Amino acid sequence: MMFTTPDLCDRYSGTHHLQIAEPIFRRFGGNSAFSGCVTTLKIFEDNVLLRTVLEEKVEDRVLVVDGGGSHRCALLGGNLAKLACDNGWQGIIVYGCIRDSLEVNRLPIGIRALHTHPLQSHKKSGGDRDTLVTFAGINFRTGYYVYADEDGIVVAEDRLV
Ligand SMILES: O=C([O-])CC(=O)C(=O)O
Repeated sequence: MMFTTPDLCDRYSGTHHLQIAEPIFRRFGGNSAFSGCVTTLKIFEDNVLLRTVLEEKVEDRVLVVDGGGSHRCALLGGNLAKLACDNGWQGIIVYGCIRDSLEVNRLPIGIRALHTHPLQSHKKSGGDRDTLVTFAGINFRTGYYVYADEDGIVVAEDRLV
């Protein structure tokens, strides 16, 4: 699928309830651009539910993880990123940190995260799936469409391209 986020902004800003993310993310993963239908997840310093969701085989989906912006551990590393690739996830946007960034950068998936952190998260299994999550100035809902490239991230209620 061919798109650029500047083109999408030029074409759709003010329509389709287009939302444009604040530029707070770093890019990881081998694919610098990705898009797909959103699945939301809200977790905090605990990634058991993240693994459960990434174990599902999907098509054309991007996982949006509200990790509360924590800079105290990593929610995702090489193993989970590999699992996501194998199961068809196009991308993962993490409002939080990841680790194993060199390994993650070799995988054919798009990742956005705030930072890297070397420590793994807790394993308690808390969190919520498919709820409204809000970060970077965007309200994300399961079923919305997200488009990310080297210039930014935009979200619409419907598929744009
Ligand atoms: O297992 C974890 O907590 C995260 C991780 O390091 C990985 O995905 O490789």
